[in-house]
Amino acid sequence: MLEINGLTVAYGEHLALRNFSLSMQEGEIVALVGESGSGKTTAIRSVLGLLPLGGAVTEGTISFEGQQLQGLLPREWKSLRGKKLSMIFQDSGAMLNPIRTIGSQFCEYIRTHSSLSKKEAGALSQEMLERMGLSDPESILGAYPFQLSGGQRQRVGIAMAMTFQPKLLLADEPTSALDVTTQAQIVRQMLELRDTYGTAILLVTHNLAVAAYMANRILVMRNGSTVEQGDRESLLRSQEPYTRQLLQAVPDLGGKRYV
Ligand SMILES: Nc1ncnc2c1ncn2[C@@H]1O[C@H](COP(=O)(O)OP(=O)(O)OP(=O)(O)O)[C@@H](O)[C@H]1O
Repeated sequence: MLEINGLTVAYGEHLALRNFSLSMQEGEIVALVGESGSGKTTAIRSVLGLLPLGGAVTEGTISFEGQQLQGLLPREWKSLRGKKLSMIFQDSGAMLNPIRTIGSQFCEYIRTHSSLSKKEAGALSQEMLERMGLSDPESILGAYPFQLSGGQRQRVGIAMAMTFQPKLLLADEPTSALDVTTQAQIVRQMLELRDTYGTAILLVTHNLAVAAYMANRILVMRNGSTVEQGDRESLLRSQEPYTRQLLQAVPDLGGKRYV
């Protein structure tokens, strides 16, 4: 479904990603882990065609459902992003407009990507918030972003990203800004959504416990290169010093240790 081959990305002279390859199947969860600056965010931003200014793919190819993503026209991106391909960030609050209610932004998002009426969009946004385990969706829809907790805002972001049942969700540190209990709940809800919709998830995280709990496969990254990859068990047995170092730094997830 997603095929990345020999991707190299540079910011000026600096190579942020070197010869990166990844192949993902439908419904699969792959985690990119590694220290700060190892190129994780650069990898998923490349898939979304949203590298920061100054960043450029210098080599390699990315294809999604058989379609080459490099060189897509803006209108082609528009029909992919938000629908088949969506993204959530560390703090969904940052992408919400602070002076508009959640409901009006959610409805606008739905109507930008579909031909649903206002009423239908309102009903769909409420349904999605319920799916994310938000107990009082009506009051969330009437609230402004600052009136919500970090965990609630993050659930809103995930609900929005999942509205059109994307084939692939790109998740950049989706739980890092949250306390451990909320992290564990959100991780479980993301897994439920994957089971319901069959969405594949490419997850970027510092947290090897989150990666081990969620992912079918983990890629360990350092200085823009993939150091090794494997499932949870094989990484636990890894003799690679950098992976062992990451394992030793693993925090708890909701009071439990998963690695
Ligand atoms: N806009 C930019 N301009 C110049 N260099 C950048 C830019 N964004 C990232 N880089 C560099 O590219 C490299 C990879 O960064 P990237 O953000 O992909 O790493 P990361 O593994 O996601 O780190 P973090 O966990 O801190 O988000 C780093 O050396 C970083 O300094």
